[in-house]
Amino acid sequence: MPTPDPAQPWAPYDALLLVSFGGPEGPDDVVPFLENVTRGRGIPRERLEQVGEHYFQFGGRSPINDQNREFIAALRDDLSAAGIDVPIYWGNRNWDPYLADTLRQMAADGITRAACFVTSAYSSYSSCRQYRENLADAVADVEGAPQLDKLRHYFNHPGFVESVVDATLAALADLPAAVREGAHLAFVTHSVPETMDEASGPDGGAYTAQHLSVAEEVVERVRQETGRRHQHELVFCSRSGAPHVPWLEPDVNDHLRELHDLGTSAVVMVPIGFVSDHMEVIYDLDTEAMATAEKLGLPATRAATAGIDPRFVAVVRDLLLERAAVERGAEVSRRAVGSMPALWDRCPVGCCANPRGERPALCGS
Ligand SMILES: CC1=C(CCC(=O)O)c2cc3nc(cc4[nH]c(cc5[nH]c(cc1n2)c(C)c5CCC(=O)O)c(CCC(=O)O)c4C)C(CCC(=O)O)=C3C
Ligand SMILES: [Fe+2]
Repeated sequence: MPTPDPAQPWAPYDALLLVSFGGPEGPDDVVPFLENVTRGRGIPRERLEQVGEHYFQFGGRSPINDQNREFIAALRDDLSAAGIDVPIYWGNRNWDPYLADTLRQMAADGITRAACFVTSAYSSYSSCRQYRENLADAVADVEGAPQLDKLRHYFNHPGFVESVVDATLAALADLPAAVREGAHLAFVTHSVPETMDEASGPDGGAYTAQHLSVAEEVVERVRQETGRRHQHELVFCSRSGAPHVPWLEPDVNDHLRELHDLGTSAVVMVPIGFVSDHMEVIYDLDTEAMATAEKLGLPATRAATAGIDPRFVAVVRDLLLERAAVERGAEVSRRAVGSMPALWDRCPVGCCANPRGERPALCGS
């Protein structure tokens, strides 16, 4: 493996590492995968059986690993079209290819320093620090592991927001004209315990605040395009954990029932909490929430996730070159849209505290 050429715009990096959640690839994988996900979480057995059922409804295979393979292929095309010659590696939290195995391969290939792109856009323990802990565990396990830098949060990067705006416009266009004007936008994300939101970011409440800033920006851009400012709300899916523990609400299904009772003409669900159409989207939204809307007689469509939208794929290139310049001590202008500035490169001390106590985490200040 050639040593990184300091003159290259991506120096000091000699690789990119895509970090993701992982998912089962067949029926035999489902239970071991769920055991990985919930290790030490005290998730009730019946919840695991329920979630396992969701996977078996789709043949025991989550789409998430295939979506990451597609994303890597699109990213490879994007980087080579830009003349950026860095290998792309992929490691998961909960399934093969596991992070430690991938780091072992990177070390064997002589990789010295990699930029990490996590397929999770927002700040919270589950969506950020837990990945940083996974990276720390993997580095601790691997002799000669490369130095890893996590690329900044990209929920307010124009490449992500613009793909969400166009997906929302397309989903609105899919509604019958008669109900489109009054359609309500339901911005959906993964519910987390209220305490996890309160502990998110350096000052708390970052998880909901970041989602709200994306939702507001999308609503405004849709208004600029259509002349309509649609009613909207941030709602949640995939709540888990013990029933007595308060998690962020309203659940998307409860919200659909409320919209129906208010006489809302239609709803567009915009899954801003996820970057690809994985199980939380194809089951919780496309199956469960759509069935609720159907039962209510409420016209509903679902906006696509960013997936391999070229503008979203280009976010990785933009953040790689931005961070490389920062690490070389160069001045950078960081692209961000909406009410929040571009976020930090290194997570501040205490950010997104682990509810189960402090553990080693990489890529912090
Ligand atoms: C914030 C967040 C994201 C978004 C950010 C990110 O992308 O990381 C996310 C993504 C995902 N969550 C996923 C699956 C699961 N999440 C679970 C459980 C949990 N998720 C949580 C939070 C999040 N989860 C939390 C607080 C729990 C409770 C247990 C705990 O405290 O950790 C469980 C256990 C069963 C259950 O209780 O639901 C499963 C199976 C999959 C894979 C889907 C596929 O296979 O296609 C993906 C992408
Ligand atoms: Fe989850």
